[in-house]
Amino acid sequence: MLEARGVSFKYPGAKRLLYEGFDLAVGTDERVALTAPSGFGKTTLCRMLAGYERPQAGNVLVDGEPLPRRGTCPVQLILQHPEKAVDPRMRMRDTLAEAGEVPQRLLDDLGIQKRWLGRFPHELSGGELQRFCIARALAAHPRYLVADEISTMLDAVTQAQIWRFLVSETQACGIGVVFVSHSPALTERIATRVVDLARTE
Ligand SMILES: Nc1ncnc2c1ncn2[C@@H]1O[C@H](COP(=O)(O)OP(=O)(O)OP(=O)(O)O)[C@@H](O)[C@H]1O
Repeated sequence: MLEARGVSFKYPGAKRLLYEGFDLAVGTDERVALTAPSGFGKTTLCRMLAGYERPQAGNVLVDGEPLPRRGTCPVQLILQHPEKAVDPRMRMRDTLAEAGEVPQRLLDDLGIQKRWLGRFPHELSGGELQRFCIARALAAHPRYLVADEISTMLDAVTQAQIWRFLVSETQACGIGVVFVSHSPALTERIATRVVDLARTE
C-alpha cells in the first residue's frame, strides 16, 4: 500500500497550507486518478508521494515504511515535461543506465529505437523522450508509478500507445499507478478509481 497519512504541506512563504491532515491509500492493483482544479496541488502531491517534497507533518509510506532517503525509491515519478527529467548533456543510453540494466524487451515494447540511444535529449521529440523516461522509471523496479500529466503534450496516437503499454505493464508487474490527467476521456479509460482532491478537504 502507498499511503499519505495525515500529510500537511505548505510552500515556504505561502499564506496557507496546501494540504492539512491529508490521507490517501493506493494498492498495487489500482490506477488512481487525482483530480482537482488547476493550482489545487496535484503536482505537489505527486512530488510528495515520490519523495521529492517532504511534508511538514504526516508521512508518506510504502507498506508502512517511510520512503528511503537514499537509494532507489519504490515510488517513481514521471513528469509532464520529460526534458526537465533528463540531463541535457547526457546521451540517452547513459540516461537509461541511471536505472541500471534496462531489459531490451522494455525498450522494444516502448518503441524505443536503437539509433535514439546515441542521441542527446534535444535530438528527440517529446514523445520519444517520454518513452525513455518511462523505461528508466520501470527499470528501477518500482512498486508504484506516479504519472503527472505525462501525455498532455503528445498526439492522440502516441498518448494511446503509451497508456496501453503502461496499463498492461503495471498490471503484469503488480505496480500501482497514481496519475494526473486533464482529459476526462483518458481518466475514464485508465482509472480504477478517481480521487477528487477538492472533495477530500
Ligand atoms: N516551488 C513552489 N514554491 C511556492 N509555491 C509553489 C511551488 N510550486 C507550486 N506552488 C504553488 O502551489 C500551488 C499548487 O501547485 P501545483 O502545481 O501542485 O498545482 P496543480 O493542481 O498541479 O496545478 P495544475 O493543474 O495547474 O498543474 C499553486 O498555487 C502553486 O502556485
